[in-house]
Amino acid sequence: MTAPSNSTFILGGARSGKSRFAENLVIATGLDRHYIATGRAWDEEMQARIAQHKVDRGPSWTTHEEPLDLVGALAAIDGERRIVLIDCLTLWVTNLMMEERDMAAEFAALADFVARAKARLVFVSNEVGLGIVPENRMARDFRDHAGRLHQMIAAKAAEVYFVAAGLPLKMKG
Ligand SMILES: Nc1nc2c(ncn2[C@@H]2O[C@H](COP(=O)(O)OP(=O)(O)OP(=O)(O)O)[C@@H](O)[C@H]2O)c(=O)[nH]1
Repeated sequence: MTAPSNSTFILGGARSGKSRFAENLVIATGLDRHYIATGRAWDEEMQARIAQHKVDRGPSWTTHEEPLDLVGALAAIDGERRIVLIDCLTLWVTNLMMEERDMAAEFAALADFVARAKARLVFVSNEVGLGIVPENRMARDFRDHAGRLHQMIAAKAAEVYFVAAGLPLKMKG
């Protein structure tokens, strides 16, 4: 296993409070803050939700929207005194699957970037592996991809948290 980078990984369920926890952690560092959103607004409710997220974050954040080329987006803003919140990995996995990308190659490129990033990175993701085995093949593949990526990012991270019911549990670091 490679040495931990200066990245943080925050995992949790839907509406667990993981994004708020991640944002507060970023703000507390006092570093120049960037937000990479991997989510796409696929309906009006999601558009309104995203607009509200932007208002809640406020003007002190620089927002980047990148559903596929996460490593490219990270490389474009990498630098000392910066912190980047990536929200979230499972949406990135979904987008890659929809485009039939080579998942192993995409994950390896991200792991490679994490190991050499100058900026501090804070990854947020949904833990989707705690339920029963899904009946459909695509959902099973999604669960497997997400689980593999999570293990990879957790192995590289200096700190890992699991958030449930608004409460963070530190698992590493
Ligand atoms: N495109 C885009 N998406 C955003 C932006 N801000 C937030 N999002 C997306 O909104 C998602 C989080 O929204 P929610 O569904 O409200 O939160 P949640 O992750 O279920 O809930 P928590 O666990 O409480 O954080 C993130 O995964 C982002 O991808 C933005 O500025 N642009």
